[in-house]
Amino acid sequence: MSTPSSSAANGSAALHTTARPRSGHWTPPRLASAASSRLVPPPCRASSGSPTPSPRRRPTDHAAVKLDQGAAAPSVPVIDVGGTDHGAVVAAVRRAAEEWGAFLVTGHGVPQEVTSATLRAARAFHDADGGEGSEKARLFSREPGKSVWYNTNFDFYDSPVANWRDSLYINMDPNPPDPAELPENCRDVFFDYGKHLKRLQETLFGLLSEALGLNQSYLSDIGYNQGQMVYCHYYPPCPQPELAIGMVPHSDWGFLTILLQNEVDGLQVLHNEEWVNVVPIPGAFIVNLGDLLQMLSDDRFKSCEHRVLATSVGPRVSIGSYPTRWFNQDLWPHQGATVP
Ligand SMILES: O=C(O)CCC(=O)C(=O)O
Ligand SMILES: [Fe+2]
Repeated sequence: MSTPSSSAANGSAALHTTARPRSGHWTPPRLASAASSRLVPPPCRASSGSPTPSPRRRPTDHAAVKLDQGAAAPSVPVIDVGGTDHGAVVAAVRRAAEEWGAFLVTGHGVPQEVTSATLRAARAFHDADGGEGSEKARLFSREPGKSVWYNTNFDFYDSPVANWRDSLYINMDPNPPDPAELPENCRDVFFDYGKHLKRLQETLFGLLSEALGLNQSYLSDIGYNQGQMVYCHYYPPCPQPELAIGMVPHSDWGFLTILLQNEVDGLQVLHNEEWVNVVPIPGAFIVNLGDLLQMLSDDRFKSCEHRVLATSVGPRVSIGSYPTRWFNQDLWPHQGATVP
């Protein structure tokens, strides 16, 4: 059984694992380790101060990697999911899922005004002050399981290397938060974004079902497309990037994560044992397949290992959305999944 890593990459704990899933019966992870609740909040915002080295904070190999890989580096596949040749789109998804476990999506139908407004709102929330009486102070928590929460340096006291990142989490579905719980500038924008992302998720589940040789509605019919968590990460410019990391290497627990990001580099995926930059394409989404899809496909599709480097430029803003239905049920590899 895969167990949640205590050094999970993300403040939403237990959503990520560095372990590969094994085929066979799997028990859903539990939310929220209580251990984190004893921590006292450090100063708001990762950007305050610098990642001063200490015996607990050693630079590691992941911090030493450069973003500049040159033109010859392989690149993450880009798939126009609105393409008219449906068979070709399914084949491209199958290839990307098998070889990379990640791909960029264009032609997705989410309006550019929606993606821009969402990135703008997320950035404005994070750019704002975190002092007493602020939205950040109201939402700060190290206890995942709330509808909306914010944290900074979530594993500040445990991690061997500083995670140079602040994050806002919103549990959108099945129990959407009261709009008043969200930061004021994010309310309408995020509910609208969540709806668009649900539709894109549905499209991707259809393509992935077909890519597995299953009926197009298979993954949605069995309910894997339900539930939705949206998070907004903010990676401020880091004065000493060689001493920090944006997000440690990990794979995502769930079926898939759909990521929107601004124009700042930093995300890398592991491909053939090499870290490859995901070069941002304005308006495109990045799709990372997760451990459960790897397991469901009997290891045919890859759960993609990825990480985010800390950089001296920024801020980098990314917004992820993923289905959460799998928290509540036992899952096993689908015997009928046959990749043609
Ligand atoms: O910020 C990113 O691009 C990646 C975020 C991520 O991998 C995660 O939240 O699991
Ligand atoms: Fe991730």
